[in-house]
Amino acid sequence: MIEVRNLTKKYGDHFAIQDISFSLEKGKIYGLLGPNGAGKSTTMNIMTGYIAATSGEVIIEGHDIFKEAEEAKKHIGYLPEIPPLYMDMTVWEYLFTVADLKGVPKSERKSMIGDVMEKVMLTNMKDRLIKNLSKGYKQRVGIAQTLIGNPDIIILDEPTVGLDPKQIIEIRTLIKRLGEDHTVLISSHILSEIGAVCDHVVIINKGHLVVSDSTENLEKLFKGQDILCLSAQGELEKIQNILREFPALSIADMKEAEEAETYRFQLKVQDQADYRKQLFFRFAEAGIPLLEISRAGMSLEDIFLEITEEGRA
Ligand SMILES: Nc1ncnc2c1ncn2[C@@H]1O[C@H](COP(=O)(O)OP(=O)(O)OP(=O)(O)O)[C@@H](O)[C@H]1O
Repeated sequence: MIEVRNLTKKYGDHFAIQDISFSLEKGKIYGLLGPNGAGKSTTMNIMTGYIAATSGEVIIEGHDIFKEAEEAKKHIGYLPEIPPLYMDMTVWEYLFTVADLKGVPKSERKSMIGDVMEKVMLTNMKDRLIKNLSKGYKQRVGIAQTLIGNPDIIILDEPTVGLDPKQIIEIRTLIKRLGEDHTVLISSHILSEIGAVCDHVVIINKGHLVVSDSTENLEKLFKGQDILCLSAQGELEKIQNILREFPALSIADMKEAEEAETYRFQLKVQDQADYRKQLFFRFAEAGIPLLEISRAGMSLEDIFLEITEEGRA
């Protein structure tokens, strides 16, 4: 349905994105995830024909977004990072203008706008000036304009940014509902957002694609990687030597605690075994008190940090 092939965008000598490929299938909700500056907006702006790529292709329902822009654009509704709203219009006037610009036949405009407002729960705001709406409602108007013309694919760039927690939940619920009738692509730099809403995650970092997989697979893939938190009081070298005796444990992080000679470790457990007892007895034998030892599974948040910080998949 949408194929992104070897997309590259260069600004001067700087690659905003490099050789990105992924595809979107019908009827799923996709999350484009990456830290600030990763290249999410650039990717979306190219996919929707707002800016040209340096090289690569975007094929939407068989149409190249650059070579057959008009045909390709009919299939997509796009909400850029900064919503293109006319603040001095009412909700109704604005959606009417969008319908006009998108070439919706006059006879269909009224009912289409009515349906869209119903879908995003804006009907009771229809005569309100956009500038007088709350941020959450403004965002709904932004989403409403993507739905005019009933495109198959809805692309939303950071749709919950700047909203309060209640508005975030409302917009997420709305996105889920849109996923029933449309293929949806949303971008975010917050993993929990994507985990809560999306079936599939595409992660980019520093302009490169790192992972494209189902949310479920990603969780499974990293499930084996348990984390063990351990605080020990003693000589650092001795503590590290003991930890080295356990080949399945690797040190992911180490911090010196405020208390003298106390070190807090985060250990990655490679084989899913529970090493707490063995560690307890081994440290006791060495006369090094353990002040804390606990297990924690890897959350999607940890996976994201690991992938984006270390560039590993
Ligand atoms: N018009 C431009 N001119 C020069 N560099 C640009 C331009 N637009 C984007 N970039 C650079 O390209 C890279 C990717 O930017 P992009 O806005 O796509 O990232 P992003 O993942 O959307 O980040 P954010 O969440 O902060 O919007 C960044 O290094 C950015 O500075």
